[in-house]
Amino acid sequence: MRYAYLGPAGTFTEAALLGVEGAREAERVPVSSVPVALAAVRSGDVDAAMVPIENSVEGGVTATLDAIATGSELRIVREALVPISFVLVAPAGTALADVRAVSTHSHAWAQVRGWMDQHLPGADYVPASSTAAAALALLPGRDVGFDAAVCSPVVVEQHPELEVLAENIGDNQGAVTRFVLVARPDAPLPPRTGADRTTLVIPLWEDRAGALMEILEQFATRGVNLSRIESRPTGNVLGEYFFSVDVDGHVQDARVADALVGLRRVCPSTRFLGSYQRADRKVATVARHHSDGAFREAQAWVAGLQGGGPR
Ligand SMILES: O=C(O)C(=O)C[C@]1(C(=O)O)C=C[C@@H](O)C=C1
Repeated sequence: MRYAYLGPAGTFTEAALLGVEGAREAERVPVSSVPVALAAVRSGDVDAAMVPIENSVEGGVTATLDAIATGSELRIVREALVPISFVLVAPAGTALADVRAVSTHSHAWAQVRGWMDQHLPGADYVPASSTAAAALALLPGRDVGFDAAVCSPVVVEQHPELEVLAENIGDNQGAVTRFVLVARPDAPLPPRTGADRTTLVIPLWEDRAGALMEILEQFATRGVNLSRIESRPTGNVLGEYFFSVDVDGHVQDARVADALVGLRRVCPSTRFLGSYQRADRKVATVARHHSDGAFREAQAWVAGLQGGGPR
């Protein structure tokens, strides 16, 4: 197996990938961005890519939501949760008072803003393609326009030349990022476990009153809970949006399958991005009348009526 991930080594994305069994022994290809990682899957250069999809502070990772919603189809086959803890690093000998500019990934910056305002209020922010890319740019011999970087503590274990100026600088202790492993659409459907998630892309089919309500109704009437819904611009015309949605359940659950049938009628260009086990193993609560058995019994009853059999 060959896996792409947002590199270089030491990113949170790499930590998510290393949690996949077999990934330590597999070939891991660090790339410079989420779209590049997904393009490598589409071209067949790698078998799958690990990408961030949801961040506890910034919400949905728009680079991922947009790149999987458009272009040729992809499938999410697995998710991973990574606890996020940040350190501030700098070349050995740097004092906190010397820091004028700090680099990191934009999502990491969003998660340490409070700490920065308090401890380095005048510091400039220099965007980087990842947290590890920012830190490695500080290694001896490179000349960059910043003095410190925000990254994972793992980077310092791998590069003791860097010094930790401050630990645990995240504004939200307990921050978590959700990552997904994305493969091509012919990847086998992960088995149903009872603690599953399904990810969908639903273009707003018609711009009219009640269109969103009609979409949501498909889930509500089948007892399908939504765990995330975000609207994103399609990028084509101003005002044209799609919804990126996560629901509790697997496409092999009757209630989810029935909701998809309804959704496809209401919105024919709905895109299925995959059903996969939840990393937190949280089992969905399903009322009796939304269970597989209730759907089976009701469908058999209607089939009987259509066949003119006993009522
Ligand atoms: O830069 C990294 O280390 C990443 O893996 C990316 C990323 C993200 O996109 O949210 C992942 C987790 C952290 O929240 C910060 C950055």
